[in-house]
Amino acid sequence: MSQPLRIFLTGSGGILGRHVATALQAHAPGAQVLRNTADLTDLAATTRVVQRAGPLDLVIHLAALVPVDEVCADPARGYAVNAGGTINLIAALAAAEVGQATPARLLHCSSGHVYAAQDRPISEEDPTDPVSVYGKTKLMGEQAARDICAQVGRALCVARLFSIHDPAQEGNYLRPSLERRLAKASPETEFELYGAGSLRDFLTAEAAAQQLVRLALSSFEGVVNLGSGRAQTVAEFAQSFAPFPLKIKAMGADNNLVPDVSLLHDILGEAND
Ligand SMILES: C[C@H]1O[C@H](OP(=O)(O)OP(=O)(O)OC[C@H]2O[C@@H](n3cnc4c(=O)[nH]c(N)nc43)[C@H](O)[C@@H]2O)[C@@H](O)[C@@H](O)C1=O
Repeated sequence: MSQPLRIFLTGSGGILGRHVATALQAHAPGAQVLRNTADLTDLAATTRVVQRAGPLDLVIHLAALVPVDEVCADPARGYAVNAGGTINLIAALAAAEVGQATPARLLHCSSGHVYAAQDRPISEEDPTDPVSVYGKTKLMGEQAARDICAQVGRALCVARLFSIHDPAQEGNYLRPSLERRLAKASPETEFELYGAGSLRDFLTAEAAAQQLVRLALSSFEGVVNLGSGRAQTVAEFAQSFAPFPLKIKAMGADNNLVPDVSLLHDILGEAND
């Protein structure tokens, strides 16, 4: 009888992490899921936790400093967690795997914010030129992961998530910010909205977690975009949560970040529309 799959999960306490843990139960029944408890910016602590986890088949790395605003407000911490934490995790894995025949596969969760904004769906070959400091920290994490994994022949899949939302999100994420403002808005008053015309691909965290887990359990190596394949403006997204037609007043500049998801569909065996 084959051994159960041993999966190490970082960021399991976050919104995406909770959905990923649930999706793993459905897609990898019988797998042993070991949750990271270390602060990834602390290499010694991370190494201890990874050593204690024992031999691993798959690592799903979600832990990151989010949302965009928080990283822009504290770039040092953003780089420490999103780039440094990724480097520490892979270094800890390498230290724990001494004598192990095959290094664990790594699913590294990145972001559509690593790309330059485009007025058409963005494919994995399109240039990276982050639209935010947050995107820069995620790009640095990806680049480090690629080089460090290549050195030991670790299978690496980089999943670039675009715009995820969830009813449990709090703080400065777009959805809770809109919900707070909409609770006080009235049909007569203008609703000021930054980036109202910006196109995004809005995916629920639950749907994103399903895609992530199916990708993690596949053998695909390289970079792949995640998304629904449907573009919506920030204004349309705001309207979808409003109980009345909004008088939206567009503020600031727009940028479009919409993924081409044909590679994802090919990997998951889904039809491209
Ligand atoms: C996967 C990906 O998911 C997220 O990326 P995103 O959806 O691009 O999120 P964003 O925060 O850049 O905003 C989207 C748009 O909405 C406009 N906007 C208006 N009013 C508010 C507002 O009140 N809050 C926010 N956050 N945005 C607002 C804002 O100007 C922009 O045009 C991140 O969690 C990121 O961590 C990540 O990796």
